Amino acid sequence: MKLGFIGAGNMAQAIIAGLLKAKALAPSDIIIHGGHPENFEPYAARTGVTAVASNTAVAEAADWVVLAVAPALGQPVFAEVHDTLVKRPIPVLSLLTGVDLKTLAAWANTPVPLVRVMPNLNVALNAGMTAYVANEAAAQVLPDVVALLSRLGETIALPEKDFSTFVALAGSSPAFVYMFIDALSRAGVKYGLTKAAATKIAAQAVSGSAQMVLSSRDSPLDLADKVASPGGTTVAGMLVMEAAGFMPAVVAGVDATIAKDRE
Ligand SMILES: NC(=O)C1=CN([C@@H]2O[C@H](COP(=O)(O)OP(=O)(O)OC[C@H]3O[C@@H](n4cnc5c(N)ncnc54)[C@H](O)[C@@H]3O)[C@@H](O)[C@H]2O)C=CC1
Ligand SMILES: O=C(O)[C@@H]1CCC=N1
Repeated sequence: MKLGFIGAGNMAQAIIAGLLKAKALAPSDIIIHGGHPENFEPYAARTGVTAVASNTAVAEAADWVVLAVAPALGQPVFAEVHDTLVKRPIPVLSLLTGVDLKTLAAWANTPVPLVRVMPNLNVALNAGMTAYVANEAAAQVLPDVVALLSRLGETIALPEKDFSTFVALAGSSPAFVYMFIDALSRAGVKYGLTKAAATKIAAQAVSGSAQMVLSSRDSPLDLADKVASPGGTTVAGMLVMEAAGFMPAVVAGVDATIAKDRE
């Protein structure tokens, strides 16, 4: 199976890292092209994947192609590979935020299996959260696509109407969590820890807390109640965080993320 990537930036590289780590594909199964040869050619040399000279060359050599460019480049890229897709209508897996299947089909301008895929950066560690939805033409290939995506972490089939929400809760949220970890560790620095020690402490606490939520029947706030001893340190901190607008700030950030995705 040859998997082609049009666009070789952060998300393409995260997916490739996860697939190689899981041994789902070998480097020789992966073909890439990006906008900046000075970036993707050394990357290919480093990882053993195959760099080719054009998007058309990716579409010609691949069995499936992952569209991993900025959303604004989707239409011109489809125009570029149009003739190749007419000759060989291979499945296209689109990572583009805010671009629905109907728009992708219009841009493709030829019948082609389309899967809208929304991963997050954690696919690089096989700990991703990936949503997908497919058009009718992709019905046959979809189980194989989902099997491959499952090698990158958890997957969920979602209707298109929920994709913007998913982008906020999973696609973009690693950045929000990194902000929280940085805020926590910066507070540790305020009290004399080195940044390196504070970051490790904060990140491990967040990682363990997420694992606890995933493995417990308790809700996150039930778990918080188990942490907050009566008259103790935790409840003192929680109340001040809430008074400073913690939950409204997170929800307002999600609102803004969804609004941007729907622009
Ligand atoms: N970074 C993330 O965490 C996530 C990104 N996405 C989506 O994935 C897509 C890619 O995002 P990133 O990798 O973060 O962006 P990026 O900016 O890191 O990568 C974009 C890639 O496209 C390449 N490119 C530019 N012009 C091109 C052209 N004409 N032909 C082929 N390649 C071209 C660039 O050289 C670069 O390799 C976007 O649509 C984004 O919405 C989706 C979920 C999460
Ligand atoms: O920031 C972005 O637009 C992309 C989509 C989700 C994560 N990164």
